[in-house]
Amino acid sequence: MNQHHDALLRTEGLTKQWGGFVANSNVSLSFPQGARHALIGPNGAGKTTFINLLTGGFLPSKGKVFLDGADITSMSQHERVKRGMTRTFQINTLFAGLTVLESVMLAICERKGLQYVWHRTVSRQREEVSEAMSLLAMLKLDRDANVISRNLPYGKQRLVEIALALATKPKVLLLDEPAAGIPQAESAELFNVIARLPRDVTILFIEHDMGLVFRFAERITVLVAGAVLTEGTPDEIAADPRVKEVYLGEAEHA
Ligand SMILES: Nc1ncnc2c1ncn2[C@@H]1O[C@H](COP(=O)(O)OP(=O)(O)OP(=O)(O)O)[C@@H](O)[C@H]1O
Repeated sequence: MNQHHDALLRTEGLTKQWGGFVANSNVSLSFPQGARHALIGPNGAGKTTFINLLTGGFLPSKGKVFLDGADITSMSQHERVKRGMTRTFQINTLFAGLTVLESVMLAICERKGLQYVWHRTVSRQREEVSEAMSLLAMLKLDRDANVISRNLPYGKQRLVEIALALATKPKVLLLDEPAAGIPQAESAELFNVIARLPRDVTILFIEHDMGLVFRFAERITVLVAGAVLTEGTPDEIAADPRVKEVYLGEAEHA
């Protein structure tokens, strides 16, 4: 049987065009449960467009998206989150001024359809506080629980964003350049934490730092001009002359 039937997340001929410009062209990919999958490609290749088609940020011009067997192509972003597909949120816009724990509590209460009552947190919402604290421990943020998120170093702010995404209990976590804009030392630590996330969370990520991609990804898809150039293990991708050519071409332009 076809491996596609085992996929947790799968796209079929996904295409997005604006006028005559094709940003994603017939992209058919599948991601099994537990995948650690990187999407790479030169600037403008269509990586972020693809993530937006998965989350419902954009509707495709053609093609379909399946999550856990269900056709989610035209579902709302909110419905997709409820069904288990989440991307990271930006804390600086969403939860400015809140502590790490308060932010995660809000996200957990939102998932459970509960109202978050600030001054009664500990007595009334023991279960949620305990869920929040174990999430923070998993991300090594437990010591920062009472710090205002925006006062944390950038690497840790990214971890808070991941904590907020994980609070929705996703099956699939989408990370769009998690290490962008943070110092190298912090990005290595960020990926060390991501690498220890449990396998019941499937991870698809976009990352420009090839060192991080090759250290962390177990499969890599290369997009060029909106289409899939190739997909394989890190060794296969590293040895593929077409991939080298794409990146060398880009370097020459720059
Ligand atoms: N809303 C839009 N309307 C028109 N064109 C768009 C829109 N969004 C993206 N594009 C175009 O689609 C192309 C692909 O963009 P996308 O952001 O998906 O690429 P990317 O691979 O994520 O690039 P980068 O690595 O630079 O982030 C770009 O040329 C971009 O200008």
